Amino acid sequence: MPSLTSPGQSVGLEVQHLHVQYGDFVAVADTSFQVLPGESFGIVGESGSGKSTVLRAICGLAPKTGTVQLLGQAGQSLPAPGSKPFRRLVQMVFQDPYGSLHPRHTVDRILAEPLVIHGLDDEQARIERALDEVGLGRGFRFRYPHQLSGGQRQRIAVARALILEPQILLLDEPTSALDASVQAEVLNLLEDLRQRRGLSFIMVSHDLAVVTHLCDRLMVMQRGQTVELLSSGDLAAHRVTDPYTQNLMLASGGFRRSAVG
Ligand SMILES: Nc1ncnc2c1ncn2[C@@H]1O[C@H](COP(=O)(O)OP(=O)(O)OP(=O)(O)O)[C@@H](O)[C@H]1O
Repeated sequence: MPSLTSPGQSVGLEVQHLHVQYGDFVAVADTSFQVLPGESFGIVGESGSGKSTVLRAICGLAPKTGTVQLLGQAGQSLPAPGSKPFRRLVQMVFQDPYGSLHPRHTVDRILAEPLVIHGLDDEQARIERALDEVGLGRGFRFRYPHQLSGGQRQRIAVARALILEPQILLLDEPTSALDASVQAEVLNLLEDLRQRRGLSFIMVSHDLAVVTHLCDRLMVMQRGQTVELLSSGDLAAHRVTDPYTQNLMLASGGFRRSAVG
């Protein structure tokens, strides 16, 4: 199967003047940011601030105006947003692994489905490789979601995204439904995969410790607006200027980077 991009060629993303509106309600207002190839970018903010809507708009699941564009190396040809190759290159992992996996489908069928949609061959080898990559192994192939723990289910959700060989993962609160110890395991797996595959991440979380652990930079959102763009180093050193971000830090229990380390 041909790869969409050459190995080692990470892909980033640029969002410009993104605006999402439902009736009179503005969920995301004039939001712009760049995620460099191979970078891990976080979006934080209180509940309802528009974080998930940004991810949904990027992958075409929310009505938007503004532009979304992939960023690559000079001369690299990249698919247009909304096209089928774009939908393969940019994969989303949702918060609730139980809700996002079909309860009556085996892991094998869950992982085969995206391969069929995108017309990829070599199904068995790809499924086994994806299971190995998320640390589960082939023994999990014919199990059902209810036979898995929360952490194992989230690993299947990650495998389902990875099986299409994406370059960008959109992670919507990927560990918030998990116990603290399992949360750390899944975050470490994600970070390991990012480094090995040269992936770019956009991760939404209300947990500043989690975002700072995994992300290089982050955007703080409030009521659909961007409050500030920061590096994780700024956040860890409490170099934040906006009172809203300072309050988020307090709400995160004083914010301990070690909480997920
Ligand atoms: N399809 C929709 N129709 C109407 N309003 C919507 C729709 N989707 C989202 N919203 C509203 O947009 C706002 C932002 O929602 P969003 O899910 O992006 O917030 P969030 O920051 O991700 O919150 P949470 O952390 O609780 O998931 C919310 O007020 C939500 O009710």
